[in-house]
Amino acid sequence: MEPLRYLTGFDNEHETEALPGALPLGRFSPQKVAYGLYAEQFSSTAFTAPRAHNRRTWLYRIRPSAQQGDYAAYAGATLTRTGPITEQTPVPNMLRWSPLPIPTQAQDFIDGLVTLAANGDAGVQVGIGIHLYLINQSMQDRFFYNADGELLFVPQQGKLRLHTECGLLDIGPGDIAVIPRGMKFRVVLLEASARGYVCENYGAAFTLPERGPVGANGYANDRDFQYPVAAYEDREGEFELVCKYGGHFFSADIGHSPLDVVAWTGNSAPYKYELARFNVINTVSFDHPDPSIFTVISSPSDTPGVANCDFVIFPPRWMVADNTFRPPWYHRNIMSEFMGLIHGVYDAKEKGFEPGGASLHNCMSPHGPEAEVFEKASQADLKPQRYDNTLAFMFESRYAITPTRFAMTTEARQLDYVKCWDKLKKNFNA
Ligand SMILES: O=C(O)Cc1cc(O)ccc1O
Ligand SMILES: [Fe+2]
Repeated sequence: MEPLRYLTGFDNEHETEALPGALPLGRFSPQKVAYGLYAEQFSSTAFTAPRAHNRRTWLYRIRPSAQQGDYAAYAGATLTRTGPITEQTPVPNMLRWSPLPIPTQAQDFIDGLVTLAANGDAGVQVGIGIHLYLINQSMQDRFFYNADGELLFVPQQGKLRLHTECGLLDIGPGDIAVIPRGMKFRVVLLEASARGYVCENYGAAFTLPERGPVGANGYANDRDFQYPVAAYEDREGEFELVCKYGGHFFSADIGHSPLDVVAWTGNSAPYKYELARFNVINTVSFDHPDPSIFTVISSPSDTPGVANCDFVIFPPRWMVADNTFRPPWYHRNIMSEFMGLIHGVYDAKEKGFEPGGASLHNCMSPHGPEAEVFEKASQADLKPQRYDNTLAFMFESRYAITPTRFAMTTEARQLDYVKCWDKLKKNFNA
């Protein structure tokens, strides 16, 4: 399969047309659009949001989005939840889950989204939902959009093609992709099945964090974010459009593919990023810096420096710190930390935290390396060491994260997780 072509540059004012001359020049809404297309503005921020934060895209499409049936309640997606989670009390316990298997019963992305936790309230555009997708079917004649937030995909197993209104993105383990709130898409499997994590961001759209004194380069570089070129479907039939709105799923009949955008211009569009391109910056002297140095993208809250959600990775890197306990320190954090593992082994947990698994350390819940890792790291010869075969990530949020009832009751939950710290010895020798 030919690799797809992409436009590059985070948050750029991109423009792309699948037919020559489809994109109006010099204005957005001419009296007649080329090829008999309809112009439609897709606004991802308030009209009056400051220029630096404003996101919108003009779509030139075969039919306007308004041409669809009425919504009725949708009966699938039985394990998807939306913040606030009320079916379960908040849980201060340290929690961990083994990987969930991909079921044998047929399920596509809409029905295969299992919510592990959420915080905030989608209705007031605060917080996140944390899901796993476990899928073995492509979406062919049905389409989805999420009015409750943008969707950050973190694939763990299996390649996917995201066919969106703006075009195609191919992603697999080691990549991430973000689809804006409200954008219609279908998820096509490029392998028999796929599993991954999704962070549903109810808050301000993910953006690149500041670099501060690091300067003009480093971390996630703007140029490495890839956007689709326009690619439209001109298909008619008895199709279904499903949406999640206010935490509920709805379905509407639609007589054509809504992925019928022939040209678009703007800065609100889906994008992908290869995590291997992250320029890792870390200490070359001593001590273990805060993991904020590994932030790829961040959804800010109204308080500067305090994120609605940071997406942080723990990628392959050199470790050179002198006279330092190199793994993460023991800590308690006002921010709540959900972690997943894409592949390999995470330095703080060599056992029990598996690819496809997850952990949750909520606001002020203590955690850190398991006993064996502490022993080893306290004795290690501190020569430069390459951390290979590792790719963990964290969704870190200022709001405490409530697990779903499913997350608390699934067999995949490791009820003995806290025992990983039992064998820490009393070494006090005053
Ligand atoms: O808890 C974790 O494993 C994530 C984490 C990693 C790190 O290097 C420092 C702090 C932190 O919360
Ligand atoms: Fe932590």
